[in-house]
Amino acid sequence: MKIYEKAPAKINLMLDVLHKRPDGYHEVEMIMTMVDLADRLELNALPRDTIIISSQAGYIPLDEKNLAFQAAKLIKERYNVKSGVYIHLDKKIPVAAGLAGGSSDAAATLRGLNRLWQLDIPEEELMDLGAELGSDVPFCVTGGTALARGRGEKLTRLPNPPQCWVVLAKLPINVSTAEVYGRLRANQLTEHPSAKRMSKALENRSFQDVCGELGNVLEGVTLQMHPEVAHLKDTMLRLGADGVLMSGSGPTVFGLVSKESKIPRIYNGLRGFCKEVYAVRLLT
Ligand SMILES: C[C@@](CO)(OP(=O)(O)O)[C@H](O)COP(=O)(O)OP(=O)(O)OC[C@H]1O[C@@H](n2ccc(N)nc2=O)[C@H](O)[C@@H]1O
Ligand SMILES: Nc1ncnc2c1ncn2[C@@H]1O[C@H](COP(=O)(O)OP(=O)(O)O)[C@@H](O)[C@H]1O
Repeated sequence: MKIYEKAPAKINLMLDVLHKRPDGYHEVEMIMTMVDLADRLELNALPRDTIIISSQAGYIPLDEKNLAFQAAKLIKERYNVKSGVYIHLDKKIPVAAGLAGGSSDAAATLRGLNRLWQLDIPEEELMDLGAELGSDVPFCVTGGTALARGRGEKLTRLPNPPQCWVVLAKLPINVSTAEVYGRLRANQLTEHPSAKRMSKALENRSFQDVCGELGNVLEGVTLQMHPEVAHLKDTMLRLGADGVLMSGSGPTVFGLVSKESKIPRIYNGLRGFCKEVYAVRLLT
């Protein structure tokens, strides 16, 4: 038997860090939503007790380090499944980009194996399993739009943003999430984006207010390490995006755009100096 799962990328509409916790993680308040840029997973049942991962992408680990492998191992052990699975990852989401590609693959693996092995695990339980794999995995299990607290695993559902275009651009820079959090001095932050105001903007379905409330305290760290990301943000705004922000720990920058007629100018303008540019819709 063979099944398919879609693993979409996320963007952070706002990301605030409250403080560093004794366990080394950071207490966050962030609002995330999904975009229509997705990896595709093909899951094939195997009669023998093994997990095999393959991908067309040459630059991700295919062993125990792959988050899809870790998700399959976790669910197999926890539910005492004796058969195996062969998972092919068709990667479309840029890697280590602040778009949660690996987390979304892990979440899609949990959802997919729940179906393939007919385990009937409730979504809440899949999210708890996801939290063992990474802070962003519980959100990727449910998708939609949500406020995330704790280290990212405590979720409150929110209305989706008004439909718009999302232009994503990633410079050829690798950013480690652990390093960005590690360099952040949470107690020295002077400005904080507001989860409350962004939630209100979403409730009011105001595209303008959503653009006005975009904010991410990790930008300060990543932009200091890579000033070219600030240049990319400025360029996207100059080309006509309505609101621009770095997603997660970066380095991907996204622009929200309400008018489709603006897209060719922004897309072509960015492609002039950035190879990885995507114009997609929100997943609403
Ligand atoms: C920054 C965000 C924003 O959505 O996304 P990305 O940029 O990775 O996409 C997330 O907080 C990333 O979530 P995720 O990538 O799942 O992080 P994890 O694997 O749990 O943790 C990686 C490392 O980041 C740090 N970390 C992560 C989450 C958190 N709330 N505080 C932290 O300090 C820890 O050092 C941890 O070892
Ligand atoms: N299925 C996967 N897809 C992408 N990266 C993966 C996967 N499994 C493990 N990784 C590793 O996870 C790290 C973070 O990747 P990713 O989830 O794409 O980034 P981010 O946390 O910035 O959103 C990379 O260094 C990559 O090698």
